[in-house]
Amino acid sequence: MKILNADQLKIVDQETIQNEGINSWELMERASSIVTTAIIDDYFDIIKELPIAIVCGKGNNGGDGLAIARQLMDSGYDVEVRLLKADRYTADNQLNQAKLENIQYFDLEDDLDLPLEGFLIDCLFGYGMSSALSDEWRGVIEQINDFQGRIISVDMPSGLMLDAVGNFEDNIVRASKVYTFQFPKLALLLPENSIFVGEFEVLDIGLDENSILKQGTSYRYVEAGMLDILLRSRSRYSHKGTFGHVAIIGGSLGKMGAVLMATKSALKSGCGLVTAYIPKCGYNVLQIGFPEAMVLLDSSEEKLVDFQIQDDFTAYGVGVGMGKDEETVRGFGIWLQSLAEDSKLVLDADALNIISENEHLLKYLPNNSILTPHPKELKRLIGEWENDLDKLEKAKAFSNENQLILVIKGANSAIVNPAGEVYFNSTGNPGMATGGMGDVLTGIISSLLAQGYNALDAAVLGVYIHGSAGDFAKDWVGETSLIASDLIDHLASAFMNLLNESE
Ligand SMILES: NC(=O)C1=CN([C@@H]2O[C@H](COP(=O)(O)OP(=O)(O)OC[C@H]3O[C@@H](n4cnc5c(N)ncnc54)[C@H](OP(=O)(O)O)[C@@H]3O)[C@@H](O)[C@H]2O)[C@H](O)CC1
Ligand SMILES: [K+]
Repeated sequence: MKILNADQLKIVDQETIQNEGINSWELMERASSIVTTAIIDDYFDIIKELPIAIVCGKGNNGGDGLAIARQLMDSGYDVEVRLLKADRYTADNQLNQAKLENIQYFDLEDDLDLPLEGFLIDCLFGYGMSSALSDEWRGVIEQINDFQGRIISVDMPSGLMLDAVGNFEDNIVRASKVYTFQFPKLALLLPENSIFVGEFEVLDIGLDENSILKQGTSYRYVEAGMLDILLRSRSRYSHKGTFGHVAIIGGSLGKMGAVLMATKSALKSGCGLVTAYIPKCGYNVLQIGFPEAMVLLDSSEEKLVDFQIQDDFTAYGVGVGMGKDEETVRGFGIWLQSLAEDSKLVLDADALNIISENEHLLKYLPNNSILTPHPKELKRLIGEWENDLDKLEKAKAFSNENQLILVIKGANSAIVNPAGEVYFNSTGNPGMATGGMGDVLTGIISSLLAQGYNALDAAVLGVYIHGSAGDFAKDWVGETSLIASDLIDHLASAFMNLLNESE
C-alpha cells in the first residue's frame, strides 16, 4: 500500500471525482458513511448508550464530521455538533451544514461545553494542515484532549501534519483511534507520534486505482495483499536441498537460547537444513533442544573464536547471543573478509555492535546484507538523530552508502533499502517487546534468503511473518505473557494465513 503526501492525496481525490463522474460532495458522503459504519461496528456494544460529540473545522475534514453527525443522528444516536466559526467554509462543508440542525458554533476562546463521557469525534483538521497549529489553538485542543471518554479522529489527529513529527508540547489531538482514508499516512507510522495515535485503521473509500498507480512514492505500508505474489508454493519434486542450508552463527556461555531460537525459527520458516555454529558449551543445549538442527563446534568452550565455517551455506544468520569478546571480534572480522561476494547474510545483535565499534568491517559485508538493529543498535550504527524523520533520512543514507538493507525494529518496523525506499510493517503487537524476539526474526529472514528470496523481499516478508506470528500468539497467551518461543509455535499459522489469503 502506498503512502502519499497531501498534494498527491488531492490529485487522487480530484481524479476519482472526474473519472467516476461524481461530485465532491458525493465522495465526501461515501467516505463519511464508511467511517460512520466503522464506528458503529467497532463500538456497537457501548455507543448506543453514550453521548457523541463531533468537533468540526471549516474544511472538508469538518465536512466529513457534519456528514457523520447527520448519518449517526439518522440511525438514532445521541449526537452534538460543535463547528468552528469561520468567514469561509469549503463548499461541501457548507452543504452539509445546510443538512443539519442544532449546530453549536464556537470560537477559539470558547468553552466547547463537551459532554462528560462518551465519544468525541475529532474532525477539526485532516490532511489540509499547512503548518503546525499556533498557540491560539491551545484552549480548543486542550479541551479535546481533556475529554474523559474516547477520542476518535477522522483521517488524522487534528494538528498533526501528514508527514511531520509532532512535538510532545504541540497543539495536537491525542486520539485513541484514528480512521484514516484509503492510505496510511507517514505521520501515523512514526514511533514518536504514538502519543497522538493510539491505533489507526485504514478505510478503503474506493479512490481511483489508476490515479493511485500513477503516484510515485518511496514509502510503502506492507500488508498481506502485496506479499501474496512473493510467497511461493513448494513443488512436489522438491527435496531438502531445494530450500537451502542456513548457518546460524552465535552463542556464548549463558546466551545459547538465542541460537536455539534462531535455528528453530529458520527451519520453521521453510529452509531445508539448518546448522548452528556455536561454542562447545552449547552442544547439549542445541542437540537436545532442537534435534532437527545440525551442530558445528568452535574450538572454544564458552565463546566463538575460530569461525571455521565452510563457505557453501546458502545463507548465514550471524550475531545472536554471540558476545563481543576480543577474540570473537577478531575471528568474526577474519571470517567476514573471507566471505564470497555473493554470500547472503543477516546480521543481528552483537554482530551489529561489533561492526559499529569496528567500522572498517562494513566494507567486507557483501552487498545487500541485511542488518536488523533495534533502536539502540541503530544509534550505534548511524549516530544520533533529531527525530523519527531525521532517523529515516540517516538510515537511507547509511543503507545507500554501504549498499545494505536495514530493518529498523520497533512498532511498525521499517525496512530501508539502498534505493531509499522504506517499507513499514503492519503486523505485530506490544507483547513482542521482550527478549528473544530478534533472534526469531534473524532465523526467519535467514531462512527466506536461503530459499532464494532476494534480500529486500526476504526482509519485508520476514518482518511481516514475524509480526503476524506474534499476533497469532497473542490470541492464545495475551500480550503480557507473550514470549519468543510462543511466536515460534505460531510461525506455522502466520505462513498458512498468508498462503490462504493469497489464494
Ligand atoms: N480522498 C480523501 O481522502 C477524502 C478526504 N476528504 C476529507 O477532506 C480532508 C481534507 O480537507 P481540506 O479541506 O483540504 O483540509 P482540512 O479539512 O484538513 O482543513 C483545511 C483547513 O484548515 C486550515 N488550516 C490549515 N493549516 C492551518 C493552521 N496551521 N492553522 C489554522 N488553520 C489551518 C485551512 O485554512 P486556510 O484558510 O489556511 O486555507 C483549511 O481551510 C481530508 O482530511 C478528509 O477528511 C473528503 O471528505 C473526501 C475524500
Ligand atoms: K481530524
